This record gives sequence, C-alpha cells and structure tokens, in this order.
Amino acid sequence: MSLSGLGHWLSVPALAAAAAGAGDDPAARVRLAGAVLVLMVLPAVFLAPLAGLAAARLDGRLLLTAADALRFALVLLVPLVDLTPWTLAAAFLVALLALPWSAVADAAVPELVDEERLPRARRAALRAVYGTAPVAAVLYAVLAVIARTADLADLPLFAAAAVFLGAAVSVVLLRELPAGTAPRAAQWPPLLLFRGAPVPGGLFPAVAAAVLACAAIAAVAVGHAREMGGGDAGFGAILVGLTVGLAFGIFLGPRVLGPFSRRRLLALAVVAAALLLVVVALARDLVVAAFVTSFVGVAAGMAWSTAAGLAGAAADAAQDAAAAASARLRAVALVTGLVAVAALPPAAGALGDHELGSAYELAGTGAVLLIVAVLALAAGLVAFRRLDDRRGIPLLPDLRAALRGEVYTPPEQGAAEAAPRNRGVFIAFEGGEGAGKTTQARLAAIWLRDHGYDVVTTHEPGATKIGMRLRAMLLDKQNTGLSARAETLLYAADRADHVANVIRPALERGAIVVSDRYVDSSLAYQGYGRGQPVDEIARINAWATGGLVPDLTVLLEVPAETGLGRLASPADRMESEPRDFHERVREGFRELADADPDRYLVVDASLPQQEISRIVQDRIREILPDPVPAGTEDVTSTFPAITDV
Ligand SMILES: Nc1ncnc2c1ncn2[C@@H]1O[C@H](COP(=O)(O)OP(=O)(O)O)[C@@H](O)[C@H]1O
Ligand SMILES: Cc1cn([C@H]2C[C@H](O)[C@@H](COP(=O)(O)OP(=O)(O)O)O2)c(=O)[nH]c1=O
Repeated sequence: MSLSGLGHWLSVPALAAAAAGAGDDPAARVRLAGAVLVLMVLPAVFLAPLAGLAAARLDGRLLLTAADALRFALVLLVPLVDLTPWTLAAAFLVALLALPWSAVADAAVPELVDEERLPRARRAALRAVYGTAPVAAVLYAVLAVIARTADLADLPLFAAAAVFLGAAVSVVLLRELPAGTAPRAAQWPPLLLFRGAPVPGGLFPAVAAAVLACAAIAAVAVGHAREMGGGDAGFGAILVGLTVGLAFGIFLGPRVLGPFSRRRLLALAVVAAALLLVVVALARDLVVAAFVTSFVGVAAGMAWSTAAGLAGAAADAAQDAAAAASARLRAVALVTGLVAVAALPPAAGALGDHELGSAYELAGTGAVLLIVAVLALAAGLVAFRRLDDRRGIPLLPDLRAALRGEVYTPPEQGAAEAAPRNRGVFIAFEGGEGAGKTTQARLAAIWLRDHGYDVVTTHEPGATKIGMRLRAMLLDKQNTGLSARAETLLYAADRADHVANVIRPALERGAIVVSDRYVDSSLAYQGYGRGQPVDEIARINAWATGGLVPDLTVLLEVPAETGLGRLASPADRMESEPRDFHERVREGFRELADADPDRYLVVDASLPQQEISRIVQDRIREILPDPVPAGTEDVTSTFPAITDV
C-alpha cells in the first residue's frame, strides 16, 4: 500500500511538471499542469462506482499486480513518447487505475486482521495511502533538484515508474492475499452533495473553503513558483510545504485546544487558512511562499480532521452513519478540488499580470490566489455563523481560556458563581461500584467535624429535590433504552442543580464540602463506559457546574469484580451493566487521575477501611486552609476551626 501510494503521489507532480514543460509561455504551462490535475481528479469524482464494480468482479491479486504494472508502463512511456496528449492520457489512466486498486486493498484489510485490531489496521492503511503524499512531495523536490543539476529532466517520472514496479513486485511476492469481502459499492460523489447522511449546517462551506485554499495552491504552483524564479524544484518545495502542513494539521486537529468548541475551531482554522493564503498570493520570495503554504496546509488539515470528527459525532455513534457522513465530506472535497483545478489555471492566464503601484507586480497566479482567499474567507465567516455553538460568548476570551486549558465562563454567568469561591474546600470521592466511596466520605466528614470544621456531606446523583427525581429516572431498571446522550445530560442536570443549590452556597460560607461522586463519574461512566467523547462530556459538565473543580478528588481503586461483589442491594440500572463496562469505567477513572496527579489521591480500595481513611486524612490535611502538622493533632487532639479565612 505504501509503495503504491508513494508511486501515485509522486506521479502527480512528475506528470504535471512534464506536461507543463511542453508549454511555450507561462500561462500555457500553468494550464497544462492544471489539465493534468483535472484528469487525475476526474476519475475519483465520476468513475468511483464503476471502479468498485470492476474490483468486485476480478481476482484481487491479479488486479493489484496489473494495476501497478500498467501504471509502471504508463508513466515510463511518458518521457519516451514525449507528446503532450500522451502525457495527459497517462495522467488520467494512472488516476483511474488507482480506484480499483484501493477498492481491493481496502476490502482485504478486514480479512487480514482480527476484529480487535481492525480500527488500528484501518488507520495504518489510511496512513499508507495518504501519509505517503508528503513523503512523495519531499522525494519529488529532491529529484527535481538532482534532475536539474544532472540534466536528467525526466528523473522524477522514471522514479515514479520504478516505485510502481516495486509495488507490483511486492504484491506478486505476497504470500497471503485473501480474496477479501466484495468491495462496497461506492456512491457517486456528485450525488452525495445533495443527499446522504445529515451533517451539521456550515460544515460543507467550511470543508469546501479549506479544500479550495489547498487546491488553488496546487493548481497554480507550477506557475507561481516560476514567477518567483523557481523551477520544478520550487514547485516541489511548495508541494512539500502543502502536504507536510496538511499531514501535520490533520494530526493536530483533534489534539489541540481540548476545552475549545470544535465548531469554533473548525471555522477559525478555515479563516486562518484564508488569511495565510493572502500572504502566499502576495509573496515575492519562494522560501516565504513555501513556508507560509505549509501553514495554510496546517490550518486546512486541522479544519479537515475537525470537520470529520464533527460529522462522525453528529452521526450519533452508529458506525454506518459515521461512514456515510464522512463519505459526504469526501465528496464535497473531491468536487471542490475538481472545480478548483479546472477553473483556476485558465483564470490565472486570463487575469494576466498586473502592475500594482510602481514597484509591485501581481502575477496572474497571485491574483487567482487572492480571489480564492477572499472566497475562502467569506465561506469561513459563513461557516462560523452557522456552526457557532457558543453564541453570545466572545471569541477572544474563549480562545485565551482554552489556551490555558480552561473553559471560558462569561463574567455575568460566572461572577456570582465563580468569584467568591476558594473560601471553603471541595473534596470529591470517586470510584466504581462498591469501592467504598460512601463509607470513606462519611469517615472523612466525621473526622473533619471532630476537628471543628463546618462540613457538608453530599452525593450524586440525587442530592436535591429535583435531583432525587432525576436519580429515580436514571437508576430505575424499568427505564430501558435511555439514549447515552440523554443519560449524560440528566446526570449533568442533576449536577448543575447540586452545584447551584448545595455545593456553591456551602463553599461560599467557608464550609468543607465532601461529595460522594462528581464530574469524573460522568467522564468515566458516560465517557469511557458508554464510549461517548470524553472531551465533549467535560465541556457539558464545565458549563453545568460553571467550571467548579474539586480541590481534591479521592479515587478509590478496586477491581470491578470486587466492588460489585460488596454490594448488598439488588443491582440498579447502572450496576447491572456488563462486567467489561465496569472495567472500562475503572480504566477511565485511572486515566483521569493519571492526567492530573496533583488533584487526585489514588487509594487502593481493597485495603482495610481504617487504613484507607488514614491515607485520606493525611492528604486532606495538606489542603486544609490552615495546614497543621500531623503531630499537632496527637499533641492537642484538636484542630483549629476555620470559620473565616
Ligand atoms: N475497604 C473496604 N474493605 C471491604 N469492604 C468495604 C471497604 N469499604 C467499604 N466496604 C463495604 O463495601 C460495601 C460498599 O461500600 P460503599 O461505601 O457503599 O461503596 P460505594 O459508595 O463506593 O458504592 C459496604 O458494605 C461497605 O461496608
Ligand atoms: C454521578 C454519576 C453517577 N453515575 C452512576 C454510577 C452509579 O452506578 C449510579 C448511582 O450512583 P450511586 O448510587 O452513588 O452508586 P454507589 O452506591 O455505587 O456509589 O450512577 C453515572 O453513571 N454518572 C454520573 O455522573
């Protein structure tokens, strides 16, 4: 897969440059390179379903070998024939052969690995197919430099042919190649634009704008590099910037700014790509252009992976629906890409070069990029308006808070709630079923009260009047089929009421609040247990609680089996979940604690009660407003009461 992918991505710039080389003037060169790109995108847009049919009918190994061997021959013939029509035909056929190839290869993956490793195998396959693009770009740039110094203009083409040959040989040498399940019939991308799995409004313009920015650069790069005094190597450098940036951005998208709204992130990434494109359009220096192009790639890549995440999440966890939603996004990308590479090179020629002022000359390629930047910017702003899920919350403070790793609460919402905080102490007990939370919370409260503290013990779910009704709904075994999202929101609703009516008033008074369960229970049960996105649940709960986080969370750790074994009363709706659910919950708690060791005390809950409570006391002592050395307690057997701080 990697070799075939590398061959494919290497043949794109090699063929584009070969075609461009036949042009007499700059505009013709850009048009010819654009024609190659159009011909290489066309099959994916219009012929994908046919390729799927062919793949289903032919023998897998034969097809893979033949497709690679044919591509070897096609690319090899380009420099030998050296006629533009043949170069263009070869470009089309090379891209056409890629379709049945990937249909067969994709279908073989589930046959080669077991169920459990399938998601990883699929990711690896994706990396092999798309991750080779930046590698190919680097390789192309290097080959273009060598080609120029050694006067071997066709070197990149020969290299691409050789890689295809290597791919064909490696398929022949494969010991085992399962017949594979019949490849799924692909949908026709243009149709997917208009119907298919629902995706959030605003997602299409955002994806289209991100793709447009990248496709525009790719479409005019041959000419744009030449305007700045670079040859094929300059073209290669821009492609390196673009593809490496894209790969990095796709990787970053789901990983940056955890507390920040994904929808806002998507729109911001698109706007950033558009603004950076302005710099690429106006750059007069190849190094600057290639460098800034890489940031366009990063922004567009982040937009792409964020959009894919949103489309998948909107599909409500159903695997098929998620696949259908991402197929629609791919269709938008393909069609936008095709339109861009078809329309922009001729547009660059038609616009021609313009004098701006006396010293600055804007080339046609730059002018096209500038227009695209404006379009992308407009699309980004539209996407922002339609996607924004934090309306009324100013963007900059929201972003600044996210950079600090927090969720922003606006002053009017947070002031009453957040400001007087810090007077009391908030301690939460967390853990799986029967870990001993209730027992330990009670023992800690007794100990604190003994020492004169004002202590409020409480629990979730169901500490308030409304909360008790929510608890009844949540734990009644009769309530089957409650959706995971509804469950999350009900727990969050209980928590919001709990914080507003019990916890905050107590903390403001200066009391010590000891709660049996808090936000982490939702992250562990609804997140890790039910498999919903943990960061989203964290966001919902940050909003529900106005950002209230415990000063200390005591995690009582016990194997699910042991904990469940301790329970006497008949199992409620949550307790009667299967064993592996509870194991995931335990694992989830563990990960949460590992991520923030300062806030957690993890205790082995299989120890005797007294011992646990001693460990807990030692830790609580450290965070009390007026820390008192452990010895004092034994000497005076009293503790200072803190009523004001
Ligand atoms: N450290 C311990 N070792 C053995 N049994 C315990 C321990 N802590 C609590 N238990 C018992 O386990 C049961 C469940 O404890 P509980 O505090 O209600 O757990 P949780 O609130 O976490 O569900 C109770 O019967 C309790 O007496
Ligand atoms: C607070 C909370 C509890 N739960 C579950 C865990 C428990 O199985 C159930 C009720 O909690 P609880 O009665 O406190 O259980 P235990 O006696 O084991 O401490 O609700 C969640 O799934 N999410 C949450 O946010």
